[in-house]
Amino acid sequence: MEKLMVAGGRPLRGTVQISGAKNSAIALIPAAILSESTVILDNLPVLSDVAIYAELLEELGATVQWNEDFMSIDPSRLQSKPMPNGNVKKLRASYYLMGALLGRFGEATIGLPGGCNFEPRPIDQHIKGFEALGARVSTENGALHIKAKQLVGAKIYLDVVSVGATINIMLAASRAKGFTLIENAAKEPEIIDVATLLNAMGAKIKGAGTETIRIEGVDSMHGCRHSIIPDRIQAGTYMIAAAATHGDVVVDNVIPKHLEAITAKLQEMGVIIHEMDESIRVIGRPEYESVDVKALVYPGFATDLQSPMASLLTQTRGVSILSDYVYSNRFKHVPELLRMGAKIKVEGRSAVIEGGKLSFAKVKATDLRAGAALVIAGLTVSSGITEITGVEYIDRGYDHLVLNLSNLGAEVWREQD
Ligand SMILES: CC(=O)N[C@H]1[C@@H](OP(=O)(O)OP(=O)(O)OC[C@H]2O[C@@H](n3ccc(=O)[nH]c3=O)[C@H](O)[C@@H]2O)O[C@H](CO)[C@@H](O)[C@@H]1O
Ligand SMILES: C=C(OP(=O)(O)O)C(=O)O
Repeated sequence: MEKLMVAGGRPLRGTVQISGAKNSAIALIPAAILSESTVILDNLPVLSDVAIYAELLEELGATVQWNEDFMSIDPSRLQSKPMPNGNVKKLRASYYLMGALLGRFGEATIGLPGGCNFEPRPIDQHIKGFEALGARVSTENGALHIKAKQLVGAKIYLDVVSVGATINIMLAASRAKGFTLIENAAKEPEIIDVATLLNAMGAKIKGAGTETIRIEGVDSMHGCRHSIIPDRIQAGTYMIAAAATHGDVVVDNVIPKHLEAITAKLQEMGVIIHEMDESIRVIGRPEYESVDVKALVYPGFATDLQSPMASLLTQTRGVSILSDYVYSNRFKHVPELLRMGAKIKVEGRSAVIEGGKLSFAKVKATDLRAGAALVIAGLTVSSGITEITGVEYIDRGYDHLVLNLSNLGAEVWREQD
């Protein structure tokens, strides 16, 4: 078993380059199979989710080449084979194969997704969307079988604002006959990124990034080259880590607009922030004010930064309330932070966090962002070594984490148990 070892107490200093966004990459890779010719994706993050997605496409018959610079996907020989188990269970975003295969072949059999299961994560809105487009959806041995003689555009109102359902419906509707309207759509930047790729492949999508998306279905799509947007969650995590260690870090290759919610909250705490065109400098202070944070859909404070933020809020002078309005039970990091001496009480969808010093401990990451929270907590502890297991979760979403933190002056390394 691999462990991440963190000897904290050093302020992070220097510049960190942010890679492409995980949540874009793992939607863009399946989106590529709507084309009949090669799609090239630049600025891909080096993550286990990306590697697993490449394998998934190969299992379906695509030719995939990936190096640190780009991924080339030739889906011309790809087929819609049933994929009830195996790699589909290893990541959440395997659900995008449903929309992509349905759009290209009118049929998909895909096992229910895996990924970080910090609470039940239903996909009823994805299914509602496929059915509205004319597909029949049934469950066969733990996999969804989705089939349509002809996908036909429809008006779809999402009951819940869902990133995954919005993208999955865009994928299928791009190849449907006629016009689709998605109302109450999610507005995350990753949705704009997917629509940009699909349009470059020949789709006709308007309104991505707003709550109303209009899609005119097309008969065929073609290859193109596309560069993935920077990862706002990795960027936000380094911003939080810089503040938590009272450091001075330039977070480079970002879109500052995507980071407005975290930037504003750090400023409210007393952190000094300088925004530049494609980078943000975060300068820590010796003491921080407590603040209340509400995780919401974009452009609100990202739920994926809620756990890392919990670690920073243990470093304030007062009591903060951190609430999650996207996932009401996303608090698996709390028991582990308690092992490190944090004073946190979970009440309903909120964590009440009292500032105080943390101490080193052996802790376990049970999901990706809980893992990031524990790394940040470990970085604040000035004596002893924090040992974090569950590294495989962290590898789902943080590109070159140990190298990046080491370059910023942290003492962090991996060890085999
Ligand atoms: C691969 C990917 O992009 N993952 C992100 C995506 O997950 P994902 O797309 O799975 O999350 P959603 O936006 O769909 O979920 C938002 C909320 O809607 C609920 N819901 C969702 C779909 C559905 O059919 N029914 C339903 O009730 C969920 O339980 C949750 O409470 O957005 C989340 C919210 O920003 C992020 O935490 C994840 O990092
Ligand atoms: C929850 C996350 O990812 P996924 O939806 O892929 O599990 C995340 O990135 O924090």
